[in-house]
Amino acid sequence: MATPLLDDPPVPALKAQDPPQNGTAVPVSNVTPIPSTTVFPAPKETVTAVPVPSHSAAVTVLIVYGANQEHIVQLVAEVLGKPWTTETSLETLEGGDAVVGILERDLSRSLQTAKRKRSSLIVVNTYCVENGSAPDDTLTERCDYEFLYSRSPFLRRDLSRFLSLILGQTRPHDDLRTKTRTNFISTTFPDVHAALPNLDILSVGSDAVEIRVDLLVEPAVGPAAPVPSLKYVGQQLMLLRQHTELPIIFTVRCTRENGKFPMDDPALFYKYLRRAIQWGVEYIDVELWLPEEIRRQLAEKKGHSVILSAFHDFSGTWKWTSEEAQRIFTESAKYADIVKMIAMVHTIEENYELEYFRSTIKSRGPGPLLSAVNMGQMGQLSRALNTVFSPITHPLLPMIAAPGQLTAAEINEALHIMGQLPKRDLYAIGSFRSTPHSMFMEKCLNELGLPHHFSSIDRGPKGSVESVIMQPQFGGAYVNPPVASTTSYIPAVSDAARAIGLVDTIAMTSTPEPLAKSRFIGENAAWKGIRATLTREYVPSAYQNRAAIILAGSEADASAAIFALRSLNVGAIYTVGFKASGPLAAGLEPFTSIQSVKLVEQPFVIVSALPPEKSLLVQPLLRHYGANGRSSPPSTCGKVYLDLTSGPRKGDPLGVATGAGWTAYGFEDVTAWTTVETLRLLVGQNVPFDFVRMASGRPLF
Ligand SMILES: O=C1C[C@@](O)(C(=O)O)C[C@@H](O)[C@@H]1O
Repeated sequence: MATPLLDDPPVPALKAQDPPQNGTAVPVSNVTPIPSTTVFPAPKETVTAVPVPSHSAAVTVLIVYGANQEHIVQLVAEVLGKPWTTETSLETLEGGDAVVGILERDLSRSLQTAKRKRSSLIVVNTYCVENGSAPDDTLTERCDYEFLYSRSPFLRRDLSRFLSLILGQTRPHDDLRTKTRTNFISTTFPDVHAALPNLDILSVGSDAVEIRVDLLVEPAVGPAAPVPSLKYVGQQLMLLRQHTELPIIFTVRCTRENGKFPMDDPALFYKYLRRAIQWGVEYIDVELWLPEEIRRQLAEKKGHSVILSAFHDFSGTWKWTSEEAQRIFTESAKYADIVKMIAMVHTIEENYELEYFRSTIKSRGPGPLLSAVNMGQMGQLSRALNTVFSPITHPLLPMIAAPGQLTAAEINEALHIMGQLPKRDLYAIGSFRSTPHSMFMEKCLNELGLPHHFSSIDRGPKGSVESVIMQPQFGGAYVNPPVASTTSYIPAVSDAARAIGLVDTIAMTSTPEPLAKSRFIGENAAWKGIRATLTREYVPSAYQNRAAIILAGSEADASAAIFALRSLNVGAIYTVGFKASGPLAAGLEPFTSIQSVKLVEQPFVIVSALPPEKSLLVQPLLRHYGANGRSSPPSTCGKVYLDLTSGPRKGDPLGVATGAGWTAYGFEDVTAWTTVETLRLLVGQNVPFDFVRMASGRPLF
């Protein structure tokens, strides 16, 4: 980290009840200073680890902002659901679970005299890049993180994603590391603008997007610079992040490994990669040839970013069976969460050798994941067999990032031919024949090169679904409307589906028979769609201990929302229109009369799952609890309205909510997120939200 802003206070200014940092933050005194080495001119910094607060830790987020940019402090506070204030000096800084803004120039002045440091303080430099300028390097280096922004419709969403990551509240890698197969698309654009029109389709089948920083070409008036400036890279990254919800992999590839970054100055790599951590990038690619001091420092300061170590061998003489291969893995594993090893090969046998190498690494037991593929046409087999972060390309990219790269569809086709991905019959089971939604599903299967067959069937008379499920080719289904989780023909259900009481997806289990209790498991995708919608513009902890109101015609209509809200640790949940008795009923408080409305504190979130003909009943509540000022202190009234009513409705609850200052989301958003989850469950592939939303237009499907 940067020069410490403040030393530990002699008398803590934080509240006495502040919880410790859950063991994750490294106290400054525990960090060994990095010795200078002759190989690598160590970056001129005092070494401290980036504070890694736990989900619920009370942290003060210090927002450094530029002149006339105070609104960003308020926005951060809203997204975090915390109170905010501004200070003109660090000396007077009170601790506590709050957002504090400080003008850039006040901070600089204050730094000359400030002497204290708190580990529960996170310092975020914010900078509006609209006029093409860049933040002051020295200031950035003194902060823990930096948020670059422009006033676009994506600002709030981008901010929420950034804050969720740096505070460790969303950990995309936790999901991805357990997925059976993961891919990332290696974009090769000199300018991210060129990628934007096709980004949705480009990233179908990808779990992450790689930005090849070394391939970016900064527009230059004079002779082209050898590397794109940090200013340009920051703007490009911001642009990419605004246009994809997928995690980003930040790669600076050197000339020896098929990239463009010169290798004479390792400190330059450090500077870019360190900055990527400060920008809250999810994955950082750190090349193994870099001096150990650099790799170690990056690992120490990675915060919640994940480190992919990268090693490429282009010699054509690489041997996966050599001791060198084992040594490279061991060395890479020292500072990495994922070890990437890639070699140019000329024979098919070298793919078998790689598979053997993979098995030896697996047999070592716990350790970083291995992502290993061969380059060149002969190495393509290994690209299909690798399951961890396989680099993929797409016909719409200007060039492939490495020889022999395949598309997601080509990998799936290859797996199918090799018998690794048998054709399955997938179904939409419901009270309909063919819907635009199932046509969309078919389109996704095509785009992904999957061999499966998709059809829509009516739920029909009793017993008809069972007969479909029992067929040997049956490979999964989504069920709309959902069925009870106790349905006899679904012998195993997930914990979420059991608690919610409903199954909307029947997915194949990954455990092979006869070990698995059943070939299939009943899942609930809807609650994940609801949670993803709720956390798009607010970090998860913004919901913690806040009141919620749910309106619905029945408990079944409300249960996925209750489960999603509970996963966000909301406080009291008040119910209107139904009485709950299922597994989620405990702690729900029914609204019985108009008196209840008076008693309830300001709710942070209202969800309506009312039937269409009753949909307007939520409007008086939306008006009553409408935003009464978004300023702070003392109030932190960011409020979310989620409308789960589908079909032709009475009134305009979304319009009323927006007019009354709520952040409002409709059924279409939730359905799109739910579709993303359904596809993950059914075919194990990622189809990004933006693609689903784009393909569906409005109304959805
Ligand atoms: O490391 C890798 C893998 C890669 O080199 C490949 O072989 O596909 C492509 C690069 O963009 C990426 O950073």
